[in-house]
Amino acid sequence: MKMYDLVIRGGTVVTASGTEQADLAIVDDQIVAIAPEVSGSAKAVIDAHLLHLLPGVIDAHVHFNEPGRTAWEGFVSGSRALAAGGTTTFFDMPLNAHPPTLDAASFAAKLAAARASSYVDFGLWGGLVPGNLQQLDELAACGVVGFKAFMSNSGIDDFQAVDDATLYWGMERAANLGKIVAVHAENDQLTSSMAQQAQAAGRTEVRDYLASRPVVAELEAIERAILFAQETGCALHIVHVSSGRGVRLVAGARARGVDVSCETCPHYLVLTEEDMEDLGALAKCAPPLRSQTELEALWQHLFAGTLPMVASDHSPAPPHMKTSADFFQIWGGISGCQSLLALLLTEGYHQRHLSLQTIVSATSAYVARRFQLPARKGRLEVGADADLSLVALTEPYQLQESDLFYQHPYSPYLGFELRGKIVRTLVRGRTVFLDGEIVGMPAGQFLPSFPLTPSGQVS
Ligand SMILES: NC(=O)N[C@H]1NC(=O)NC1=O
Ligand SMILES: [Zn+2]
Ligand SMILES: [Zn+2]
Repeated sequence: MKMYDLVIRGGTVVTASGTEQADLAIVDDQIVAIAPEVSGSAKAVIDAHLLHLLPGVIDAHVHFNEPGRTAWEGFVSGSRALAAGGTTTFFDMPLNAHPPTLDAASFAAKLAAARASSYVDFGLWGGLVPGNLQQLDELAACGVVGFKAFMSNSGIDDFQAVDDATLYWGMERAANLGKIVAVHAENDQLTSSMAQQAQAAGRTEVRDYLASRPVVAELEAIERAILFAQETGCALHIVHVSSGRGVRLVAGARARGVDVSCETCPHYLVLTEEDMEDLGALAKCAPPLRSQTELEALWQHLFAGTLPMVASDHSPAPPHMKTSADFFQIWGGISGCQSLLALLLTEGYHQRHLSLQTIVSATSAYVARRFQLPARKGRLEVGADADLSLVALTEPYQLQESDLFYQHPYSPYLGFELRGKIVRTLVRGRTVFLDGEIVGMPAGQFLPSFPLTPSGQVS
């Protein structure tokens, strides 16, 4: 008779291809059976009859600030928040920690901190900035996901925006290394000049900030990055696209054969510029929140499959940086990684009838493929890692400050009526979150990324 470590009985198993009611059996780290009825004995059983089993979210875009700025957020608080939100793997960005991840030494410091403290598995982005082209090879050898560059001011002095030559040369090198380049795409000239002009005239309200970062700044930077990627043969990922037209540029280039993808974030799907006016600092981000029209366009692209990925861009800061009479001075970044899946279930599945398959693809299956994670990640299948969340899909609740695991428990979504409660999260078969509490000790593993193909091309 088979002996399992854990059998999760009777849940609705959701994969990128469909849903079925099934038992799911786990031995060690792995899923070893998914079937209508799994027989055999189990050391532990979970009754999941009223629950959905979703693949753990892979959040490709968070800023956890450790080492160096752990008071903003660290791997303990950040990964706890992820676990509570149904996320089992994250990729940490190379900036907002100090030192930023720009060479092998800073990579080693970040890796040590994450290994010591993360409750969930993780990959690490390296940075591309003026002056570190010579370090891209050593970062690739460390196993970074890829190289992240800012085309506009990052808001942090130790991570400079790329000039065009650095971006172009960086992409040439990345293409050789089989690495993807991710860009924050906003035209720096436009956004900086508009911000300076507004501030010089004493126009420092939310509306003035919004006006200083128009959609055209995003569109121009996306076009330029795509052109460079096409020319260099580099794989390109545009982070946090905020506009329908931005997604259309990416989808059009992909249709022409350019190896380019993009993500949006929950805040661009559920909040508008009016919300930024109402919520103030909590909702400040860059690119900024947009109109209802853009928000609707993003949803349409999600439905159509032309917007393949959603990531949180969780970018926290301490309270004193979220307070100023001058809105331009306030830290730009939204704390949202804990709410990513719940918002997609609430606003996507329940409100708009977006399929669970699309949600699962955008938050795990596609992410794993695009960033070439090992085949055991991003799938609820036999042989895959048992990374999953158990969700009470219809259970309504109101998001409270006391629910948040962030270092600084603020969120633009407090008071939101959510549906789709994450009841339990497992990472490689171990429960890390259960009924509102974190369980166990940090045991997250690093997922090094080494390209399978020199081009890094993924379908
Ligand atoms: N530095 C940093 O995290 N910036 C992020 N915050 C934000 O709102 N957009 C970003 O790129
Ligand atoms: Zn950004
Ligand atoms: Zn970011």
